[in-house]
Formats: sequence, structure tokens, C-alpha cells
Amino acid sequence: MERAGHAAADLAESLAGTGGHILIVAGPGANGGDAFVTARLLRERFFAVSLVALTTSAATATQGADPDDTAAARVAFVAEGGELLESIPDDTPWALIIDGLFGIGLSRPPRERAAELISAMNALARRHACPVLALDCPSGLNADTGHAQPTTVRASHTLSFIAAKPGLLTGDGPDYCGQLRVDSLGLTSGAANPGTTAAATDSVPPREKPPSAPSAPLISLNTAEPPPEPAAQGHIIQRRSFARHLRARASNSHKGSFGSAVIIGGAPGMAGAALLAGRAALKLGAGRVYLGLLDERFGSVDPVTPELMLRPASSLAAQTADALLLGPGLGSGETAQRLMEQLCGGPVPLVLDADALNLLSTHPALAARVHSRQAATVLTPHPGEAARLLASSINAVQSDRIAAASALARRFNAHVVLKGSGSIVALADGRWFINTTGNPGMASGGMGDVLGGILVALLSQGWPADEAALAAVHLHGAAADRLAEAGIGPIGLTASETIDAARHLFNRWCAGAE
Ligand SMILES: NC(=O)C1=CN([C@@H]2O[C@H](COP(=O)(O)OP(=O)(O)OC[C@H]3O[C@@H](n4cnc5c(N)ncnc54)[C@H](OP(=O)(O)O)[C@@H]3O)[C@@H](O)[C@H]2O)[C@@H](O)CC1
Ligand SMILES: [K+]
Repeated sequence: MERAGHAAADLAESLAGTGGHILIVAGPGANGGDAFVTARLLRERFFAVSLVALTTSAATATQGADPDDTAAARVAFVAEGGELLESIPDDTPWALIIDGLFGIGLSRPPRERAAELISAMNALARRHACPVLALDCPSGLNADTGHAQPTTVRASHTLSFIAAKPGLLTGDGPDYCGQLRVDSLGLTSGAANPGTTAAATDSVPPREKPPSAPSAPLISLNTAEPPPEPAAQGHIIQRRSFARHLRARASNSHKGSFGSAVIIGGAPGMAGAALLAGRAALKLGAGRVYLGLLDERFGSVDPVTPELMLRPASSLAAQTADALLLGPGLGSGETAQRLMEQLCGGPVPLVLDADALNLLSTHPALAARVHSRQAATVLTPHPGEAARLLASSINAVQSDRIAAASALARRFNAHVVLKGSGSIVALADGRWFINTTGNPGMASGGMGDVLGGILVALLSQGWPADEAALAAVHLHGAAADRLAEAGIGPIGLTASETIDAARHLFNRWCAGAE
């Protein structure tokens, strides 16, 4: 706690500037203890500090995970002249607000005085245009799941202690955390160094609370399945998660060296989805890309990308493929269902997206077939598709994205990419990853089709499905980030632009140029 307070005081000092007034809100547990230590240290550094505690009586202030530490921090703050205020002074122009109300011990929605303090912090930050530094986790955000309560601190900066928590990186987390920094407090070796950003450490802690903290259910999904075992340790996707497959091409290679990707979709009115996937597969290096369109009136050539081999979908069923993508614009009619039945059992890696996922959710026989496949399967649902597959709701999926992705991976014996802010990749072996690349510009039509195309391209080039899923998600987001940095997005970023940016980045990664 003392180390956490020091790290927080250092960051607070740089955020508040000289001579500013700092408001600190302290909760009843160890997060509040961190706030008391921070307040004491900032006073020692001659800052004007106003501290408001959720509970002002010492008797009720000893219920947290580390009651002795928290009480001692409070006593030390008061002993050095600090004052516990009942309410927030209204006439102070705050230079910084520090949220030390709740951290990983949030056990229920904030109500009454807790909710009032959170709302006040948010309103004051807006009024004074001042930064808000959340200690460990913005109060109201579930640090395990990324689910924000209706009343949650909207931080401009979050300083997370020891390691990044999964909920800071997915779902509502990124929006409420602002700039995220992780300080290991010197407690871990190697992976996390003091002051590193979340992206610089790939380890997130096990989804377990300290023994004395209330135990929230790990899953809140409306499924018939029993709650899962606590998940194995999760990771942030980094390039090193798949770097062994990033290599320059041999000079003595030909198109057969990079495989045939077969993409089935494009029912009448939905050819664009299949074309986007096909173009992505081509530009990410598949040797040959066959596009099986259900809309047979579409013709045999895509004039923009004549390299794509367009065929009637039914004629591609027997085509030799090294990897298969089913779903972009597939529709849900009888033909689509028949094609799925035909193709699901094949011996090649299979990606199921979009309408293929919807068919899976309504046809138990198909689901059984997918579960018993011998070759790898990757499912790439967005939260709505995940909800249908789990017979659940989007809210339930979003309230615990890691649990939802992991439940799907178990149910279908597949690798699962749950798309959205902080995409989750849950692997069939139980490991799970969070992706930190990407931006809101990706919330636009066709992005999922491009992801599917990238994925099937890597699979056709022989990448193992687990690492292909990690790489495709990471690359797709990194490409969109690169475009946003150049002003091509986030507003107005298109899926087609992301394909070219992903190609550029992938070539540089494979050449070891960055
Ligand atoms: N682990 C470590 O090594 C380190 C941990 N560190 C710090 O410890 C923090 C975790 O501390 P923690 O476990 O005491 O939990 P914390 O977030 O303070 O909240 C629990 C308290 O809040 C209460 N409460 C909860 N929800 C509520 C609500 N809605 N409305 C009202 N009350 C509510 C809850 O009450 P209860 O549910 O028991 O009734 C309990 O009193 C962690 O985030 C980090 O900052 C650092 O110092 C570095 C080293
Ligand atoms: K907090």
C-alpha cells in the first residue's frame, strides 16, 4: 500500500502541476488505504489536499481486505495534520481529482453516498476540466470483467497496481480508464516494470479475489452450463505471442506454397461481405483465393480484384482448400445450411463468422458437428452472435466477455474471437487473451469480414489456428490504429482501407522492419 501510494503520488504530482488543489476520495477498503497514503505524501510535497472519505467513522473504516493497513494509513494521514472532510468543498478549482473509492473489491453497484461521490467526481472534472486519476481501477468498473455500473468514475488516467486487470482492457474498461499505466510496485520479476504501460506487460492476474474479498460469480450468463473453473492466467496479446511465424518468404516459392483459401458466402444482396473477405485473404498472402458466392448471378470476375477466383458456391464444396471461411454474407436459407453441413466436417482449418454462426445457433446438429471436428475451428462472433450461440443476451455477454468467450470455446471445442472493444481470444485449451490494439473506427461495416479474410489467409499459409487467431486480431487492430494515427480514422475509417494497412504492417513485421 505504501508503494502504491508512492507511485500514485508521483503520477498525481505530474498531473496536477504546481500549486494546484487536489481532491481525493477514499473508500472503506484497501483502495481507500492507497488514497490515504497518496494524500499523506502529496501533503508532504506541499500540495493542498482535500480528502473526503466514504465512511468517516474509524469503526466502519476497517472492513476492507487489508483493514489494518487501511486504518493505519488513515491514522498516519490524520496524525500528520490531514483532515477528513464530510463533503466536497464546492468553491475550489480542482487541479486534479483522485479516485480511491473502490478498486478490485467492488462488490455491488454503488448507491447513495458512494454513487453521489462518483457523480460529484465526474461533474467536477467536467466543470474544472481537470484530470481524474483512478487508483487501480475506476470506481464502479468491475476490474475482472470490464462491466461498468451506471454510476462509474470516468477517469482520464488509471494507475493499476502490480499488473493490468482484465476488466481495464475490455468492454467498458478502456472508455472509463482513460490512459492506463501499470506499476508493478516492484513485486513481479521481468514482465512488468514500474511505470510501464499496459501494453508493455502481457500478464494479467488470475481472476481471483483476495481471500477476504467478496466473491463475485465468474459467470453471469444465462446458460445451462455449470459455472466454469477459475480461468487460467490470461495474457495481453503481444507480437511475441505469434512472432515465430513472422518470417520472410523463401525465394524459391510459388503460389502453391501459400495455400488455397476458400471463402463461402455472398448470398443475393450480400456479395460485398464475401468480396471484402476475399480481398483481405488475397492481400494478406493466401496463394489462391476462391470465392464461392451463393448469388450465382454475380458473375465470375470481380473487376476490382480480378485475382479472386469467383465460383458458384455449390461448385466449391469439393474444391481442395487449405483453409475455409464460411459466413460472410452467407444468409440463413436452405442452401446456406446445406453448404454448412457439407463443409463443416472437412479436414481443414475452418473459420465460422456472421451468418454461419447464426446457423450454428439454430441447428443443434451443426453445432454437434463443429464440436467433433478433427481440424481446428475458429469462431469470430460479435457480442450479438455470441449471445445467440449461448442462448443468452448481449448484456450478459458484455457483462463478462472473458467468461462468454471461454464458454463458447468449451461448448464448440473451438478457438473463439469475441469482437468488440478489447477483443477476447479464448482458445480451445482454456487459455484466454485480450487484444489492446484497435479503435472505435473499427465499428463500421465490413470490418468483421476483413478479420475473417486475414484469418483464413494465415491459416492457408500454414499458421496453427490458435496463433493465427491471435495474430489476425492483433494485426487488424494495429492496422486500424496506424490509419487513425495518420488521420484516416477513427471517423470514417473503412474496412477496405484496413486491408491495405494490414498488408503493409504484416510485410514489415515479416521483414523484421518493426
Ligand atoms: N492486493 C494487493 O496486494 C494490493 C492491493 N492494493 C489495493 O487494494 C485494493 C483492493 O482492496 P479491497 O480488497 O479492500 O477492495 P476495495 O476495492 O478497496 O473495496 C472493498 C471495500 O469496499 C466496500 N464496497 C465494495 N463495493 C461497494 C459499494 N458498491 N458500495 C459501498 N461499499 C462497497 C467493501 O465493503 P463490503 O462489500 O465488504 O461490504 C469493502 O469495504 C486494490 O484495488 C488496490 O487499490 C494496493 O494497495 C496494492 C497491493
Ligand atoms: K478507484
